[in-house]
Amino acid sequence: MKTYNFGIVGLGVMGRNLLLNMADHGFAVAGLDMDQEKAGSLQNEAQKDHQIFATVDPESFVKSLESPRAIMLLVPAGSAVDGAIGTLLPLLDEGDIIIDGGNTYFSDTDRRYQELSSKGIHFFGMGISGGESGARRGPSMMPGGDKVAYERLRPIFEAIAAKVDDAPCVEFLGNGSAGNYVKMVHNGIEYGIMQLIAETYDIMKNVYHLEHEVIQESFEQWNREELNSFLIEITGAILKRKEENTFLVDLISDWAKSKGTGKWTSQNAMDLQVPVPVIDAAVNMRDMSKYKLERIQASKLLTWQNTSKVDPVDLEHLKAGLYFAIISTYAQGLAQLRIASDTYGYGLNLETVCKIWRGGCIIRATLLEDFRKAFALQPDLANILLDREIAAKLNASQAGIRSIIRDAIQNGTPVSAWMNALSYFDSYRAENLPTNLIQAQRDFFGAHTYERTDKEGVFHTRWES
Ligand SMILES: NC(=O)C1=CN([C@@H]2O[C@H](COP(=O)(O)OP(=O)(O)OC[C@H]3O[C@@H](n4cnc5c(N)ncnc54)[C@H](OP(=O)(O)O)[C@@H]3O)[C@@H](O)[C@H]2O)C=CC1
Ligand SMILES: O=C(CO)[C@H](O)[C@H](O)COP(=O)(O)O
Repeated sequence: MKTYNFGIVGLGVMGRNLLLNMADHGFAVAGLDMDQEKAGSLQNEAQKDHQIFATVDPESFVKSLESPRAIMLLVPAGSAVDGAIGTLLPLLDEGDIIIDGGNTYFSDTDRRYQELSSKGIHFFGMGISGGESGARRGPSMMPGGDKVAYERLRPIFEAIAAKVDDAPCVEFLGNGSAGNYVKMVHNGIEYGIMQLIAETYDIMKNVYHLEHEVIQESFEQWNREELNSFLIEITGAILKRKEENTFLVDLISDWAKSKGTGKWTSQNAMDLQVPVPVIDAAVNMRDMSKYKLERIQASKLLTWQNTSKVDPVDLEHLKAGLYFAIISTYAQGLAQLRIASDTYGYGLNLETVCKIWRGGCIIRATLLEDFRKAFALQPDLANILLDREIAAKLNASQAGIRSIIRDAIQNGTPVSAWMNALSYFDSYRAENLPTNLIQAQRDFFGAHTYERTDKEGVFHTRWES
């Protein structure tokens, strides 16, 4: 009987494309889905030289795999993962490997690792990014946890990963749930950059009243320059698409869904006490977008008449402002990874993280090579804003962000991600913050005590006496 090198459970967007990618690279791959149509259509899609087997029967799926078996789950995060593990477990042998390739919450991975390792099954989480086309042609993959199991499968993952300068965009990242955690923060950064780009589009359209074609061409042009990145590239392509005589983007409703990874990033950043204000703003704005009916009501009641004239925009300023804001967003996400690594004992190397994010993933960008170099030179860098070269880029581009935000505010256009990108920079570079007053207030109403700048110790004042 023919045996297969690798198994994938869940033949939806990611599973189907990753399986075909593996088959393109000469691996024999078996797929399992609960839906006969998905299994059948995959079998039909196989090219002549592909070695593919797709089924809805868990038993024949498991039996088709060479031992020790390697099975990746690409099912929705949460109960579907537990359901798939529950189906497979009675059919597996000690030494088999299960990989969760989905957007799983990191602590679920820690729990599943404990449960499965006690049964002799290797288990690790590996975030995957790149969407449908990345999975098919070369994703970025973020494995962590069981290094022995990962090493056994490394040749398969390196073969199918995106490549930058011949280096595969997959590398073992660290202990425990490191792989899922890094993917979660990747998605938080993704949320932040998407919101910044959406606000930029709004600024161009509604603050400076630029023609749609000028906006579209600007994104295309910026993608050829220092802003080069996947999200800028697809924005140029999206803005080009017409349906009959109308730009498709103008026909799309303004409320956006989300699956939770951005919110998890913000929630966990709060737990770790790491400020990630652009990511928070992006989550807030997706939430705000859902209040459509209230927003329609409020638009009539809460008004602002802009009486001052906005000067024509300098597109170089706008580009510099967006560049500044995007760097600020990466800085926040990478700072969160640094603290999470210490807190959870992941042992992350941020140079490696930046290296495997340079290709294949949704937040790939030319800038990531700058960040990689910064961490290569200073592995303990607390924040990329403290790197001299990155600081110089920000210092040089901040005039742009300040003037654009001023115009947007004057116009009444909401730009919370842009504002938070700047405010992060201004607060991070502030030697003194007004938090001394907060210390005093806490002590006033709650006798919480305070520390002083002129002497050591903990103090309390009877403020009302
Ligand atoms: N789409 C994307 O761009 C990306 C997605 N991800 C993550 O990858 C994971 C998969 O996402 P995606 O491919 O988009 O999801 P899809 O919904 O497209 O596919 C999931 C598939 O899994 C099947 N399934 C669910 N439970 C089981 C089970 N117990 N046994 C066998 N098959 C099962 C579903 O079948 P049915 O439909 O019949 O229920 C469906 O075919 C998620 O965690 C997602 O967050 C990560 C990166 C990018
Ligand atoms: O992981 C991804 C990209 O990296 C997925 O596309 C994810 O679904 C995006 O998050 P959301 O659905 O919340 O926008």
